[in-house]
Amino acid sequence: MPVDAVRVRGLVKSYAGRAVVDRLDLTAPRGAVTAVLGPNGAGKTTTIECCEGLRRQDAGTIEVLGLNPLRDAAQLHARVGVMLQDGGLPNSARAQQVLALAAAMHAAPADVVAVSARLGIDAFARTPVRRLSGGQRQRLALAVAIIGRPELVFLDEPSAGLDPQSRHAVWELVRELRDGGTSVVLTTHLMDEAEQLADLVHVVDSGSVIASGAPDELITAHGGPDSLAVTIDRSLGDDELAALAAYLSAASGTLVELGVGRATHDPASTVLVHAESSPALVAELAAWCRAEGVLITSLRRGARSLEDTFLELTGREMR
Ligand SMILES: Nc1ncnc2c1ncn2[C@@H]1O[C@H](COP(=O)(O)OP(=O)(O)OP(=O)(O)O)[C@@H](O)[C@H]1O
Repeated sequence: MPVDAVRVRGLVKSYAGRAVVDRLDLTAPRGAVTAVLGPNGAGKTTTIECCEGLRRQDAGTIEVLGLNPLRDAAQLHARVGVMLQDGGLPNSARAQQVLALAAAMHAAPADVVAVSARLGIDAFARTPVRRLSGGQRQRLALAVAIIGRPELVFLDEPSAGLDPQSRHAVWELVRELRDGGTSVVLTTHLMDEAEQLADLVHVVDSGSVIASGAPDELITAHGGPDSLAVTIDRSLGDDELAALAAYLSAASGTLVELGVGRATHDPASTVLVHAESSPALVAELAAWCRAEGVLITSLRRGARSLEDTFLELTGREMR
């Protein structure tokens, strides 16, 4: 059995003489969640659709569960679940019918009632697909993708347009799929989704992979100096920040610089401590906060978020 669920080498796909995927290499390990990130038009959907056997590449090789997505399409159909970006669902059928039909196409489907309840499809079971809201359509498309209990599932922007409740339900489901041994490949523009879910991230830009790694590895590799991001229950004034920097410098015997974080909604209450993380540094930080009556609400090594890293890698220009 191949180690990787998906293995892409030297993939090229051109439209009107322009390579939108350009010698792309990508691997998705078995039993893991692999996220493909990239700006609009980077070539993510094209790549995923080549892996799904929906588009024919101009060059390069693709192995999906060790098989060729075009030549072995019939074999892969039973083993691979696909959630397309536009849903790809029949418009006039009712939601419940769509899911029942998808289940009937598999030899050993998951329990339709359980999946419906899980993704809240019961609430709109009798509504025709064309009348569903964007989020309802997304949830139905996800249900269709997983109803056959696939070994591998491709999810193209699975939580685009979902409300927070649905998004968290989807995340929980993806984790469960992975924990049950299913390989998941997803594309997303939500950096917190990739950070929360992915074991491996590939960043695609202009048709090729420009960085790969676990989210933490990417942040560390492209995230600047070692630092701690400390979220506290109130903002610190300039004098307090200066006092804290002096305290930590004296306690650690090196110059400790502080910054104010950008990673949260309330930047003023995130302090970045630029220094080598150590148990002693954390203890001194906690001691200062205790003396000043400041509550630490979260502490994270590596001040930067995946979004910062993504912008650093792909630039800030809109595509
Ligand atoms: N059938 C097609 N004919 C011509 N150009 C195409 C076709 N399909 C895709 N493209 C172009 O290929 C490029 C890559 O598109 P793709 O959908 O793969 O990007 P993406 O990374 O998934 O983007 P997004 O994040 O916006 O979904 C885009 O410039 C798009 O316009």
